[in-house]
Amino acid sequence: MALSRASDLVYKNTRQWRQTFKFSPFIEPNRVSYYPKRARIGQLVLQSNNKTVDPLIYDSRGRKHCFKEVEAEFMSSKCSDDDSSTNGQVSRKVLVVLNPNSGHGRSSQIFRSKVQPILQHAGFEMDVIETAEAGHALALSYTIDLMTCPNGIICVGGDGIVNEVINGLLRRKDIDKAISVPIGIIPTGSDNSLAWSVLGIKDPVSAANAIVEGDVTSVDVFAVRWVEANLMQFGLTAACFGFVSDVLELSENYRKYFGPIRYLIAGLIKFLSLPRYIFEVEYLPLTGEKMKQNDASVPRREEENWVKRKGEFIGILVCNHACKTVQGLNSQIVAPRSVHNDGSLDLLLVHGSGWWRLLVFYIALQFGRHLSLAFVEYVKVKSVKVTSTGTTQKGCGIDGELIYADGPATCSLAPHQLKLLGHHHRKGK
Ligand SMILES: Nc1ncnc2c1ncn2[C@@H]1O[C@H](COP(=O)(O)OP(=O)(O)OP(=O)(O)O)[C@@H](O)[C@H]1O
Repeated sequence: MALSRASDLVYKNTRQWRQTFKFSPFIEPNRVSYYPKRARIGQLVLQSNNKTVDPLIYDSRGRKHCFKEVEAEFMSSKCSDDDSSTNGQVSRKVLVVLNPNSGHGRSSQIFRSKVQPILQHAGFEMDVIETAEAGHALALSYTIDLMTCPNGIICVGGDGIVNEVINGLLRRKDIDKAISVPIGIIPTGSDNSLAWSVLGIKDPVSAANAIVEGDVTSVDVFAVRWVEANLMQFGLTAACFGFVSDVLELSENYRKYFGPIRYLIAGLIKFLSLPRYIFEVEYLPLTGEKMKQNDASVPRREEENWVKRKGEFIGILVCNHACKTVQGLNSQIVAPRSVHNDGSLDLLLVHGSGWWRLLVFYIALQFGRHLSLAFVEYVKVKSVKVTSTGTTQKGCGIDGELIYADGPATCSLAPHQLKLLGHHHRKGK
């Protein structure tokens, strides 16, 4: 059988059950009565409401499809799982990593009052660790015995704490085991772009419910490498250079007093004293088929079609998903064609300099019109190499965290995907 169980859930005190399997329709397509052409790896969800069985397939883009045949093997698997539950409840062991400093500094209070009761009621066994400083979450996920949290690591905070956790996991020697541990996100940070863009979730209670449901969504991971500095950093959201990374740097000065609106204040100050950013950018466009996951260490061969751009750029953004921001208008989607698991990155180059151009870009972005601007270049890529040739800044923002390193930075997909706890949010839903 070409199916493996991804998660399961038995609701307490009811006869309802729900099971999720990963499936690969290309392995045994004849078993599936109808499957979508574009499905690669998806999930089959069987759920029962006491009497009816309502099997559904979610393809890799999160769309729902009917599945007419219910395999007997699913049913027997379901029965054996029921046996392993206690009082109709399956216990799940997770590690909770909480950044007490994130957002307005109330993540601890929000977690304990609103989220913990939901998880406890659903039978989660939790070790809750509050981070003491930056870097603590990375050290934890790098060193933790994964047997103590087989059902997930739940990050409470912003995109930064998730970034630390994945950087710890992806640096482990037992990487295969590490990437099988799903990541949950309770969004209490200043901006939780990952949870909002990929899962369609922006509040902690919805996030807790999504975690309880037990679905998982695979996401690509990108890596930024600075060969000269012998440094590499993983990310799930975006890498940025130019104006945005300068705003990130400045905004840290205002974290204590202004919380989430620090980005707006720093953006305004930077806007009024806008420097000129000069870069050399080379990118390898995505041609034809989706890039294979293990093609991540893209060899830089001359015969490949690298495209070169040199000059002034207000900003350079390399996006792994649509990059919506919780703080902007709903229509603000930085990389509207980006898909979180399509094996490619979306590059946005904002050419030129000057406050007027920045203002036009910012307003157009709010209304989702930025891609039609003549000075904006948007392209799907396999890899991007960015070299700062000016003196204005050297920082690179990755998932909202600033990294300083000398020399060219190369951004490409990592060989592994990670799993997020929660179901992919479909467009228009
Ligand atoms: N206890 C702590 N004290 C100070 N900084 C911390 C602590 N724990 C984590 N950090 C650091 O705080 C930074 C921001 O964390 P996080 O992303 O969770 O919150 P946020 O900045 O409010 O949200 P966002 O990144 O989405 O804007 C990260 O760089 C992280 O390393």
